[in-house]
Amino acid sequence: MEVGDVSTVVAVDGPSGSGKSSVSREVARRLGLAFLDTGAMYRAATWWCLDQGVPLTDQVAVAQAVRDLPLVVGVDPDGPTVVVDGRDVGVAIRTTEISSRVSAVATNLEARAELGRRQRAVIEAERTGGWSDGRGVVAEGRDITTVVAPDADVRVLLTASEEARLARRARELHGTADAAALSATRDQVVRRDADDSTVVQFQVAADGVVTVDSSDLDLEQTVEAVLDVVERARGARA
Ligand SMILES: Nc1ncnc2c1ncn2[C@@H]1O[C@H](COP(=O)(O)OP(=O)(O)O)[C@@H](O)[C@H]1O
Ligand SMILES: Nc1ccn([C@H]2C[C@H](O)[C@@H](COP(=O)(O)OP(=O)(O)O)O2)c(=O)n1
Repeated sequence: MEVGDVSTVVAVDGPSGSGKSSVSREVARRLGLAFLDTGAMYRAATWWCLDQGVPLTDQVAVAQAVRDLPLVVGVDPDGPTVVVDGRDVGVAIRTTEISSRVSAVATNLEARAELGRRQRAVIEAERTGGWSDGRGVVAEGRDITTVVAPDADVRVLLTASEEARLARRARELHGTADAAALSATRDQVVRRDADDSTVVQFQVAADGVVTVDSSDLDLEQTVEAVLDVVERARGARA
């Protein structure tokens, strides 16, 4: 059998706090697949623009900065890395400042085209070789099932109620989901998704995309639900 015949590309999209990153990473780990966090690439691009003094309001300059972005992403699910111009920015891209400004890059269509090209290149490298030796990749974001890898073997839309997503993010960032923490988190979840939704559709499953609603599932149950979808798709291909 050719390597390509056993390769599996899993695409996962969904809104902020639905569990895309944690669930996709664990699914990749259990299946021995690479893990591609495409949101980290948008965050790295935003960090780079700020580092280079590129005003995020200048769409032409942002697009040029993203084309020049010296970005290397590591796809080992046990330790994914994001390196820009030789600097490990894995922590720096998770700050509230980046979270509150990343939509400026995510809504720039030329920046999307450039990052989409790079994401397709990583997926193709993992489908045929790369870190996973051709076993494949779990790629997660907002437009992976629809634009970046619409031909993925498995396509999942991971959803959760706004209430559940806000509470998860509040706990992650503030250690509690009390009223103050929920209100401090709202911009990062609700406003950002509203802004991002103007250029990419990730609230409703496209044709052929399986919806997994994690509102009433814990992390382990959500991982198992996605693994089930992968197993069913693999069974159908066999
Ligand atoms: N099904 C779930 N049940 C409870 N907590 C979850 C679940 N999925 C994710 N989480 C937690 O919610 C937070 C946000 O998850 P994350 O994977 O970053 O979401 P996303 O990538 O969709 O924004 C993390 O702290 C994660 O551990
Ligand atoms: N494929 C993708 C991935 C992320 N984005 C955008 C949407 C988000 O505002 C940023 C950051 O994505 P990320 O997945 O890290 O966001 P979360 O904090 O997990 O909600 O990038 C996108 O437009 N397309």
